[in-house]
Amino acid sequence: MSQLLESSYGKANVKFLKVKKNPSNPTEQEVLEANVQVLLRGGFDVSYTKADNSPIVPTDTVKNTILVEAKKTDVWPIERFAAHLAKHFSSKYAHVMGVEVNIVQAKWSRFNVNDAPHPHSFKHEGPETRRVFLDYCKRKDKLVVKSSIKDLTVLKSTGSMFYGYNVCDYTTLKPTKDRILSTDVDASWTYSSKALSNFEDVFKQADAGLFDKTYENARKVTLDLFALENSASVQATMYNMSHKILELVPEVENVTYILPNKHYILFNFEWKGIKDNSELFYPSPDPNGLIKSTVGRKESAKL
Ligand SMILES: O=c1[nH]c(=O)c2[nH]c(=O)[nH]c2[nH]1
Repeated sequence: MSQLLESSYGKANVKFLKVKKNPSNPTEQEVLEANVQVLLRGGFDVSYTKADNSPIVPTDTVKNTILVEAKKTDVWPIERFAAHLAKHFSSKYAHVMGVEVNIVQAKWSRFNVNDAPHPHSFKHEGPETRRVFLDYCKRKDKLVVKSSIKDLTVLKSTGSMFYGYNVCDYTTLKPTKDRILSTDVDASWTYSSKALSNFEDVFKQADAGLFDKTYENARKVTLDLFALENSASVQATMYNMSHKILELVPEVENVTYILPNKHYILFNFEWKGIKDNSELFYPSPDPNGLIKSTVGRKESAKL
């Protein structure tokens, strides 16, 4: 009568902070704080359909594995650790046919003391995170690696326009050549399967610095274009950002932005006899615009 169509299980919110000490100067350190989720797929159907627990690798074991492997192996960058975990679970258990790993890295930045970066003191940079989603399918031997920046909140007080849009009998919005633009950036980029065709490619590229370089490029492009462009719309600006990232990093196959348009609305003082209506805004918590796009390469330009 019924059949199991899809299933996966594992542990979520497995958190750790790892310290890396410079061997020649042990008080010079780096930290990585992570929130890890690992989900397993494969020969687990009987645990759902027949109450047979025998194939289940307990989620508690998944949690222990994440923490033991975080201690034993290099977790920098998070893409390397995601690949390490997926390789571990898919090779250790014959019946694990797929692994999905999500890692969220908190943003701890070294701060200056006496005009120099302190060797082991860090400032938490708010809700902004660096993330990786990795999915491995054993049957197809297919690896997907998608990295992202999330919750990078930005605002510009001028240099943003929105006019020339469709006007109909439902339109009340006034066109503007000067507005506030603010968003919580969610930018993600998927690496091409040619660049990362297996786990060894991920480990090699991690050593070569591809993941850190791409993250730095994506963050810089996002901030630079946000600030420098006289934005025609959220749509046009996010396309330009995506285009620039694709231009800078040949190993990236496509770039996705998900941007809320966090409206700040001019308060109308005309009723008070105040003519200059250009400085005082109120944040409109909802509704907000929500604009999404994925930009890829034209067939002829693929790596
Ligand atoms: O950049 C924008 N894109 C829109 O699609 C839109 N719609 C809207 O009301 N304001 C804006 N701004």
